[in-house]
Amino acid sequence: FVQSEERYQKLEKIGEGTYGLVYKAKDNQTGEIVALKKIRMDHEDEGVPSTAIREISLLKEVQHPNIVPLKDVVYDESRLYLIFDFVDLDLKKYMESVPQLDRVQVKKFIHQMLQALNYCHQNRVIHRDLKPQNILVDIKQQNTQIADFGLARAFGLPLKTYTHEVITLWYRAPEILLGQRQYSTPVDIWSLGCIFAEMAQKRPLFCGDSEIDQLFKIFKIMGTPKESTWPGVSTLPDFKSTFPRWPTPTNPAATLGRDITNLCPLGLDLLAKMIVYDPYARITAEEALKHAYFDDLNN
Ligand SMILES: NS(=O)(=O)c1cc(-c2nc3ccccc3s2)cs1
Repeated sequence: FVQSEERYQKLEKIGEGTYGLVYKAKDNQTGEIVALKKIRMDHEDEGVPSTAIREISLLKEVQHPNIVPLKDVVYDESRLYLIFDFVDLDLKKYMESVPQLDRVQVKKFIHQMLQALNYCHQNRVIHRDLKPQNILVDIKQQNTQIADFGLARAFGLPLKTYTHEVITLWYRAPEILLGQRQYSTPVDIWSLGCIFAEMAQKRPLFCGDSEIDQLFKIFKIMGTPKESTWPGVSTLPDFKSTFPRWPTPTNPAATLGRDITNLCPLGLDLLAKMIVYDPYARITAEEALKHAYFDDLNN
């Protein structure tokens, strides 16, 4: 294949992703505009592990209208480049650019993202680091697409980006924060629940600035988890019996509703089923798509 340097002409830097810089680039072979993600491997000299290459190559098969197509994986001079379709902006910037997302838009976007999650989870692909920065918005089509599915499994989840930028913990599921290593698809539902609340309210649901602060921000609203609300929680590696004991809300939907006034009762009911401690009790993408909240979606 043509060397990545000649084939893709960088136009501008569009972001600093978890694994490396993201550029807007032009594919000199097709003339298309793409997003070029440079993946920095911590041991540059050792090259990219073949497991990562295989994992990533599998992701080229993942095709769904609400997932950013991975067009190409280019590996040269021990540098890995992921080439995606270009989409005009990410959800973080979109939310910053509008005074308020209207209720129909929030419903459409969440429905689209649940379809993407359902598709990936059925193919046993977990995102692990869902956040507004890796959800892209095509404004004209009013369509969202999730980027970076599966990268966390291939490259791991660092604490800092390669430029030592702090990785946001606001969307991280409690089982990951409590050190569970075999976490699974429910982690993405928790993240999407946090994004759902943020789209409705224009304010992050749990905005911690460290792992313990993130945990305690969740505990203050959802109560400190205990065996009766989350069987097995007390055996998780980072669970401490010395955690302060905040009370468990009797009606989580009402508790969440106190902060999220721009979500209808059905929306709050769905949100409360996504923000559930026990991963086994948390609603799945498949179940969420059947929730009455989506009944009046005309599509
Ligand atoms: N940060 S931003 O200005 O909203 C912006 C982000 C992007 C894109 N980021 C990604 C990430 C991954 C795949 C495609 C794109 S397209 C284009 S503009």
